[in-house]
Amino acid sequence: MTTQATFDLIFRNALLRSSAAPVDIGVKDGRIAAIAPKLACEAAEVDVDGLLALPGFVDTHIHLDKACLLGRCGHDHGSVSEAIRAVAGMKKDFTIEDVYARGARVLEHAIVNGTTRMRTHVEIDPRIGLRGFEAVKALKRDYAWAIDLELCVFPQEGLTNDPGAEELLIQALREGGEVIGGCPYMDTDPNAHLARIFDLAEEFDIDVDLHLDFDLDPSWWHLDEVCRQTERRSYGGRVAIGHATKLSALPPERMKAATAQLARSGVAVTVLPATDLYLMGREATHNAPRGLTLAHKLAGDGVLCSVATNNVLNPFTPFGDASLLRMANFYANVAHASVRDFDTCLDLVTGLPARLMNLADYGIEVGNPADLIVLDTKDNRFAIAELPDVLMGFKRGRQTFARPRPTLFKS
Ligand SMILES: Nc1ccnc(=O)[nH]1
Repeated sequence: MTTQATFDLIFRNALLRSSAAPVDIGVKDGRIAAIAPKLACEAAEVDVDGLLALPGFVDTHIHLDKACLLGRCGHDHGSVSEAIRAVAGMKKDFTIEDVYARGARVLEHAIVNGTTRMRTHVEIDPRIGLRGFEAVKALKRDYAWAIDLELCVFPQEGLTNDPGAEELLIQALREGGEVIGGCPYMDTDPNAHLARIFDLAEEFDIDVDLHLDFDLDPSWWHLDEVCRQTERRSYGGRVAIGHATKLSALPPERMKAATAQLARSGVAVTVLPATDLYLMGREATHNAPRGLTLAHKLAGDGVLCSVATNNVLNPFTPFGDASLLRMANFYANVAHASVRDFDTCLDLVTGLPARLMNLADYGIEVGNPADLIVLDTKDNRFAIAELPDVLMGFKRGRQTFARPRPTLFKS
């Protein structure tokens, strides 16, 4: 008589963020079946050797469709409108194959840098039609072995001012769009833009993730309208705003009020440090303002926040390898995070974005998918500071990559 093995795989001696000592993690049918010291098992084993295991990074905001454009466009962009114009001029020539190849390059970077869940924002408008969307749908299917990709479709060039955009957006929502985005500051009628996006969100019963603003003038903004729509439609917990750079320019009293407003209405904030720092404040001759909203402070005051990638190697951000650990380190540096904030900075690319995306099954917990990455550190407090290599990754218990530890040739 054969007895059924309790586990298919055991991770031996994995250090968790919350654990004082390494533990074993038993996997059965792609899910975590047990977490305990010294699990007995006759199945395959992976020796984690006391290194830090995380459930993978969660990227809430990345543009796969317009990534990797350096070399095709001019290289002297300075503002967000110049970057938008540069890409708008190119995208009529994007083919499905081209978007797929550029997106695949970024996805593969993201996978080997430890991202296991990702929301990509996909431009839908008459210039690109649904070609970008078709390409990312294919990427979602072809890379499902390593990463769960969620598709947020949005009208980058505006909605009420861009004839044909709404019909295409609706078609994308019928054909696999999972979240709806928006860009009110690109519209001649930002409030009508927001109202329409929220109408469609309700109609399709999906979450909203907006590009909110991109300047440092707090004398006008769309934040009040976003919160108002969210509350009116009981959409708290289902709405996120990206960039939100105006928040960085608020004096303390107004910031306090805005923080309370965001927390009360259940609107989450995604900060995109690479793009915000690259495009903001360029017109200044000295003492340049940076336009970076402080996500760790907002998170401490009860606003759901994430830090994400946004753009990679394009006119919005001519840098990037889609590493969220590096992004969190970068954020912590420029946002004046103190050592006591480092834990929150790691939360900003793991558990908090998982909540923002309403992922019910994220985390190294019994019952969840065995999504796990191993970082080359035995210290579960300072991964952000130390920037360890991500040595291996697993998706639903299956290994997705391995990276060798460096060898030193000491003399
Ligand atoms: N509207 C935008 C602002 C910043 N980055 C983008 O990709 N799009």
